[in-house]
Amino acid sequence: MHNDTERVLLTEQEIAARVRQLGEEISRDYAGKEPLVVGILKGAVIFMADLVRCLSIPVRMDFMAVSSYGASSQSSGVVRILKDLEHNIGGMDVLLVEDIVDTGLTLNYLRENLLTRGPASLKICTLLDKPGRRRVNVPVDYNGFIIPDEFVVGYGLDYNGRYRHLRDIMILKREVYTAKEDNENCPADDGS
Ligand SMILES: O=P(O)(O)OC[C@H]1O[C@H](OP(=O)(O)OP(=O)(O)O)[C@H](O)[C@@H]1O
Ligand SMILES: Oc1ncnc2cn[nH]c12
Ligand SMILES: [Mg+2]
Repeated sequence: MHNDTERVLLTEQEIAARVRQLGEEISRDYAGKEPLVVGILKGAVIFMADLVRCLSIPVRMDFMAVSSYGASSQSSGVVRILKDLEHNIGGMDVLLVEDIVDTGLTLNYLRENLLTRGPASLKICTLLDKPGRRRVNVPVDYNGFIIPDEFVVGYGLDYNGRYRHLRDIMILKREVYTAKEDNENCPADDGS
């Protein structure tokens, strides 16, 4: 087990079983349609790759990049679009795919931004949901797992760009992110 992680929260087998269930549910709801599945880079990439291959309907795919965590374990509260969609989503059925909803700031910003573009429908699918940390409520239509207030990595989720490759979703040791962030937050030693 990675020595920066405390324990496994969800094994790859548990994740795969749930992703199949979500795929069946989404396929039923979108029967006869060809939605645009929008993955939110980078964290949702692995989940989206598995989810779309569990669907029994045709889909188009696009990606957006936004960032609010950067190298921290805390949302900055400021969401920035780093890469926008290539599709004009006017009149399209859009399914936003995320890896995790935590404070809700990212998805709330994205949902409001995309609704201004006139989609025929807009639904949200997230693999993980941390309700305990919500700062703004966002309607989630497909929810993989409700998880406790712990910082998790793996299956696309990162801390400071690391651990996305892990096959399980694991809880990161607090000392990994408190040590890094304390060092960064300590006042610069200007020798005065
Ligand atoms: O509900 P929130 O508090 O907004 O947190 C959720 C968002 O934060 C993470 O992305 P991040 O900004 O770290 O970028 P990444 O996907 O590239 O890791 C995660 O992938 C979600 O997109
Ligand atoms: O637990 C978590 N792991 C990785 N990224 C994020 C963002 N919000 N919450 C997270
Ligand atoms: Mg993300």
